[in-house]
Amino acid sequence: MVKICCIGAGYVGGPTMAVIALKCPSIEVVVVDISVPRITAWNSDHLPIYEPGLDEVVKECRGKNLFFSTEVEKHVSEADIVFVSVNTPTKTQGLGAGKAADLTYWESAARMIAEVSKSDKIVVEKSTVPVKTAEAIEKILTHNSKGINFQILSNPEFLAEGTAIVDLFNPDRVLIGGRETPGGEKAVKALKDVYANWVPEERIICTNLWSAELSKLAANAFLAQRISSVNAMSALCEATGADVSEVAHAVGKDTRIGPKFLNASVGFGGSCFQKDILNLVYICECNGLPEVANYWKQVIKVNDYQKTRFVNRVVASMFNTVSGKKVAILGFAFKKDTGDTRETPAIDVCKGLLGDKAMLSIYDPQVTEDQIQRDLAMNKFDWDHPSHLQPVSPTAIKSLSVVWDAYDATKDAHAVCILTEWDEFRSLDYQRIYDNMQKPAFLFDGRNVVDAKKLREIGFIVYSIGKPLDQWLKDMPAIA
Ligand SMILES: NC(=O)C1=CN([C@@H]2O[C@H](COP(=O)(O)OP(=O)(O)OC[C@H]3O[C@@H](n4cnc5c(N)ncnc54)[C@H](O)[C@@H]3O)[C@@H](O)[C@H]2O)C=CC1
Ligand SMILES: O=C(O)[C@H]1O[C@H](OP(=O)(O)OP(=O)(O)OC[C@H]2O[C@@H](n3ccc(=O)[nH]c3=O)[C@H](O)[C@@H]2O)[C@H](O)[C@@H](O)[C@@H]1O
Repeated sequence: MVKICCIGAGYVGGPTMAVIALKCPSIEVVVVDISVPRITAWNSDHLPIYEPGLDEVVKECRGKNLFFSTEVEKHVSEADIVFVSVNTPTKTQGLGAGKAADLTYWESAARMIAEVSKSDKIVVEKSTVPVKTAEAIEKILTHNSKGINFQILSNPEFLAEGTAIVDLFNPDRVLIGGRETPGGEKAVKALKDVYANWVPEERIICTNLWSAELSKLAANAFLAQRISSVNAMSALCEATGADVSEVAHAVGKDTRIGPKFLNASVGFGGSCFQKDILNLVYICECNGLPEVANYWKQVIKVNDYQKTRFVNRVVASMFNTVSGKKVAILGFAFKKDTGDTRETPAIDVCKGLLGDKAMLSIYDPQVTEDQIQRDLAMNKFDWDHPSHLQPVSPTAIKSLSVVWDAYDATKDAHAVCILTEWDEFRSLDYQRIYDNMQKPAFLFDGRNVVDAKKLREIGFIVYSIGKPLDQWLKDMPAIA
């Protein structure tokens, strides 16, 4: 029986390994992590991450050919294929701080693999890493190998949160990069055979190592660039009276451009887009390509601009101050159908409003108060470290409350900000919300989920990203 061990039981390691176990009953899959609470949760009825369809997959295989364990070394030493899916945060200190990937966790995993291995292994980069990381990993493994043969493969993951299971069941492509040597090709084939259990052969792309590593960074950069492009257009739409949804629809009808991923928003979030682009920027700079670096940097700059623009719009519309005013925040997760808050635009928007002394009342169907307090207390980039290393928020921020209902959040509020596109926000009783708010009642829709026309009829002053502005908003221009 082939044995797979995955180091890192997070958003990627957990779901990908659960799907491999489901689709390959003859393979034993063990997911290991240094975080005891995470592994305990994976072994319980309350999985550590919320992902539609994940519970069913885990329940089907757990205890049969899928196991979660903290016995990292034991399972690594027994495995034929070791996936490494640990954090690759942005460095916060030293050379490349604020841009370069911090490979501390990766390096420690590689050293541990070298130390405990007694048989040949295929080591698979599942984490997103800078191009050429495999070379460094190879050096660590071969210099400590005691005669054991290690083959390094790059097999980046393209799943998106909220649709992870669907994406894994039916991926657009699986990418495997390996050395162009007989040993490397044999390893590529072994991994290809795993995926071939359910992925059509033509969707399994095999490349050299560096193409695979770089393709992952490139794919995320292209995706984020689309959002920054449409968000940049949203600012121009507001200035001119064009409607960003109409523009995106018209542009996306061109089959060369395509309709997906063109929704204007308060800004993109999530654990990877910003981190991976910063990483790409750093690699370009290191390779003497400042023009290319600056090109990609602009994607992040526009994203930051979009979040600042939103906060400024809120404050400017409300007579240039939100001091002491209750502002309801609907949605804190970085997108719907996930409880993940990593790099969510809600953090910057909430920090901006708190900076203007607003009193926030936050509701998100999947995010806990503890998480929100942690997020708002944490320094930039600190979140991407194993949770037991994360600083616990020393004192709770007093000017915010977290509630479990949108009606509670909006009661007596001066304004509502919608920051995540949860489906339930489309069908709230906005008449009831309006009746219970201070007047004038403002609604700032950072995700274009509400019917602005209907809300205006109720009496709201409505701001929707990239849509023609109310007279009120035109009279109160925001300086970005
Ligand atoms: N979240 C996502 O949707 C995607 C993430 N990725 C990439 O996958 C990698 C992992 O991301 P996530 O799963 O989101 O991170 P995560 O933070 O959810 O999970 C990483 C896990 O690795 C564990 N870990 C760290 N060092 C370890 C060690 N030495 N031994 C054992 N366990 C260790 C941590 O405790 C943590 O549970 C990152 O490189 C990320 O860029 C790629 C595609 C999608
Ligand atoms: O490497 C990763 O981590 C993953 O990053 C993204 O996945 P994810 O961040 O989970 O979610 P997306 O659906 O890409 O959304 C990212 C952010 O962009 C925002 N977004 C997305 C689409 C859009 O049209 N507009 C928009 O503002 C979302 O609300 C969210 O905040 C990519 O889509 C995945 O392919 C990739 O594997």
